[in-house]
Amino acid sequence: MNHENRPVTEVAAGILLDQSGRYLLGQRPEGKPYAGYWEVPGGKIEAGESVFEALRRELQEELGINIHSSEELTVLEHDYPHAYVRLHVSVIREWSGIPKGCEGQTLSWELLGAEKPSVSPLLPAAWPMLERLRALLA
Ligand SMILES: Nc1nc2c([nH]c(=O)n2[C@H]2C[C@H](O)[C@@H](COP(=O)(O)OP(=O)(O)OP(=O)(O)O)O2)c(=O)[nH]1
Repeated sequence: MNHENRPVTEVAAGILLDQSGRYLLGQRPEGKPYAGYWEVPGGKIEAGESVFEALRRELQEELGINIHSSEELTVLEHDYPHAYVRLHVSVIREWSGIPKGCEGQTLSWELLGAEKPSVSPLLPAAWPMLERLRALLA
């Protein structure tokens, strides 16, 4: 994958994992690239922010929750037509509040043990994240 001369968009994605082995997906709202696709919550890291700070801000804005900690899972790169994206993926097990679609997005709790999510389509880069998560918890 060659991204020479293309700016890299740094993104923080947070997999919320609950105590019954479910994780959260959200559907991208209208007006964004890939509207209607399902993704792990998160967004672009702003200048000067750490991955955790970006996650804390994005999950507050998108889901109305306050995350307490996160564990780094993996870093993935994906070359989309609209952007070359580097995704810093974390697992979050501790938060306060109940996730809601604060930006009008639909949410779905998915069973990690299921063969595939009950919703589709997923953003292409979401698949390898879920594989890494299954490997971590296997
Ligand atoms: N949040 C998230 N983004 C993903 C995933 N997979 C994936 O390729 N991406 C890409 C899509 C976008 O190009 C980028 C995230 O940007 P975004 O548009 O959601 O970020 P944002 O909320 O900060 O956007 P905005 O303020 O510019 O509207 O990362 C994923 O699972 N979750």
